[in-house]
Amino acid sequence: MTVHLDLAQGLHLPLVGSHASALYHSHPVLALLAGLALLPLLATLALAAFLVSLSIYRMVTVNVTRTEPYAHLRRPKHADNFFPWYGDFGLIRRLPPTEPHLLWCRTLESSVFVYRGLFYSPRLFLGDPRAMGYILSASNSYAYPKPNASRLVLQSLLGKGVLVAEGDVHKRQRKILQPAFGVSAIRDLTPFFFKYSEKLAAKIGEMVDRSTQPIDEDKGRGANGVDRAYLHQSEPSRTASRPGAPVLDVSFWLNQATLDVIGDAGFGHIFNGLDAAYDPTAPEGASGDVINASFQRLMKAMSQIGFVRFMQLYLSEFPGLGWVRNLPTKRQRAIDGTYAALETVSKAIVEQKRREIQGEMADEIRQRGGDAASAGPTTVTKADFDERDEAATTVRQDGTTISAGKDLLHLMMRANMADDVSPREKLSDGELIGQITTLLLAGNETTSTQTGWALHILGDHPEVQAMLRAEIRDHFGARMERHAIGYDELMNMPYLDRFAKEMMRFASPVPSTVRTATRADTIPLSKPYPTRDGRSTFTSVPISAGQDLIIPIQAMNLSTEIWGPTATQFDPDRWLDDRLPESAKKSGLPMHLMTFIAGPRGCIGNRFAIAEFKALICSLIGRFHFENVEGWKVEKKQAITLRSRIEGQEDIGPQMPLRISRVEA
Ligand code: HEM
Repeated sequence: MTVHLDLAQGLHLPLVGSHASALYHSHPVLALLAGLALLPLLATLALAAFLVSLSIYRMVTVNVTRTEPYAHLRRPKHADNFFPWYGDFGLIRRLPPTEPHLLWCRTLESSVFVYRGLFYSPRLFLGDPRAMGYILSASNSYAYPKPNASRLVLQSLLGKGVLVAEGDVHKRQRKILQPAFGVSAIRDLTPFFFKYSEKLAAKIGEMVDRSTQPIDEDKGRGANGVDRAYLHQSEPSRTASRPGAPVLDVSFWLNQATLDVIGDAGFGHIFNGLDAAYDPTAPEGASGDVINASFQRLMKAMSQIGFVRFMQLYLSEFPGLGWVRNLPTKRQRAIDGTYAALETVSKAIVEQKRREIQGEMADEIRQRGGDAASAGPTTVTKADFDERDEAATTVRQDGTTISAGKDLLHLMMRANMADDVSPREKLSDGELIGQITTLLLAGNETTSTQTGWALHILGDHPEVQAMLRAEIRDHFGARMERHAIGYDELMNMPYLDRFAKEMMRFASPVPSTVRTATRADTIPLSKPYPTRDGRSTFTSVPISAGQDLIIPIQAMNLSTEIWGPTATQFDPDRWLDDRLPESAKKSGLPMHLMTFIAGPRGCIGNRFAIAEFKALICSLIGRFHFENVEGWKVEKKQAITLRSRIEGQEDIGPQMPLRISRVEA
């Protein structure tokens, strides 16, 4: 071995050197090209050396000199067992999302600590309500934006919508969007939620019934009594199915339903996702819409962050390396092409809405006897639009009658086009298109994932399912004769409300998010936390500009400090007034939860999400029993949201297969 090394050092290098010099003298151009070809290799080696040195430097400042600003914070023991450049990612990758943080909270006996990210970078965990209230508050949230890299990646996929805007641009966009998400707008949207939750129930009902029907003799009945698979039903699910109780991937069907809702209620676009034929051998249904197909491709690209992409994102965070993020890789070219297709259709939707609203404005002016030639009023203000809504109703393309122009985009564009909005406040077409793609992402995957987890939890808790069903049937009729109820009634079903809140607490579809400090600051804490050596405590945490912070949504929702010793158990009755812990009441968080975070960057669609979730639960639980398949373990898997998969069926990918049967009338 030594000889080999000596050879390498003593012989090979000089040899290479002498060859190189000979090459330079005889063929200078060739030598230059060879040098250029070596550049990427040298650059990679230099970068690797830099990152390893950085990790070692960080290790020394935490453990030896203790000069790192977080050296006094508690930190998990595991950190030292991993290579410094891998930080605590080993445990984070092995355990389900949020589990490592909860484990560290328990073992460190503190909700404020620091663990290690890639290349030993400090990852601050502040599971403290006051710290979160401070960072997310109206006065501070713009000083703690999303990290640049994640913002720019989201922007390349979703355009310039409110989710990626920051500072004044965000304030301006949010102001235009806000009225579309107010209580009265969501009240008007409730019929849309029921339209699709009922359509979903009808679809599931057809599949359940078909599994009991006499089968096609030519095809023969399978051993389990079910002849053919359903769309998106895996082979293990088909095998586990029984007549009258098929095992169906509810996540697929819920996704179709929430996509239909956001298309229709969001921007008046009919996706027909639920019209997909459930028979996989049938010709493709109407769901192959351009927006839908492009959006699904973007989703896939977003959830597939491989090593190369990960390194691209990581490196692009360093000063001067932002361009690395946009290298024209095959993946990036595919994303750009898909986004362009989505943009073209979205542009057409915006144009169509603009014409509709211009028509409304011209109508309004005519009705008031004003036009360019007369001296009457020629402007339409936001208040004029509101007045028009009081009376007007519209019959839509699909036959439903609703208040005029109530989809979210219509409301946003009215707020944007009203004559009393200053041109500086208005959204550009690019920004309006960005809202369409943003709503598609934020309004679809989140609620469908939340509902999928809810049905799974109900499978584990048949007693909760029975109580919920009793309350639902009380409101919808013993045989579910009513197909919809109004917003106020939906919001005033006490057990459904407790169940919804407990679900949002217990399994949030967005388990965490990240912010970056843009200035040096001191973050206050609600109580003293123990230092690393246990000899003293601290009541605030210093932060330097550029430092990333985890917003630990799920970990705080399950914190024993806030929710007491039963925090990690599912119990809707914890929301009964006399049982709600004081620590939760005092947290100052909206609904006492982190689920939608808080402040100016909190989820704008929270009312929409809750009403849609409740409508889905009513239509489904009112009619069907949901059970988990015996022996199958559902695992949490972090994708864009917290998805599920079955242990041992990883190759099938994300799914939530549940056994579904009709409730006896
Ligand atoms: C259970 C369902 C939902 C959950 C748990 C949820 C959660 C969240 C969270 C945690 C954020 C903040 C993300 C961050 O800043 O890092 C957010 C932002 C947002 N959500 Fe939701 N969301 C849900 C449903 C919806 C729905 C149905 C819509 C629209 C119809 C929506 C629209 C938005 C938008 C536009 C933002 C960006 C707000 C801004 O930055 O100003 N969300 N959501």
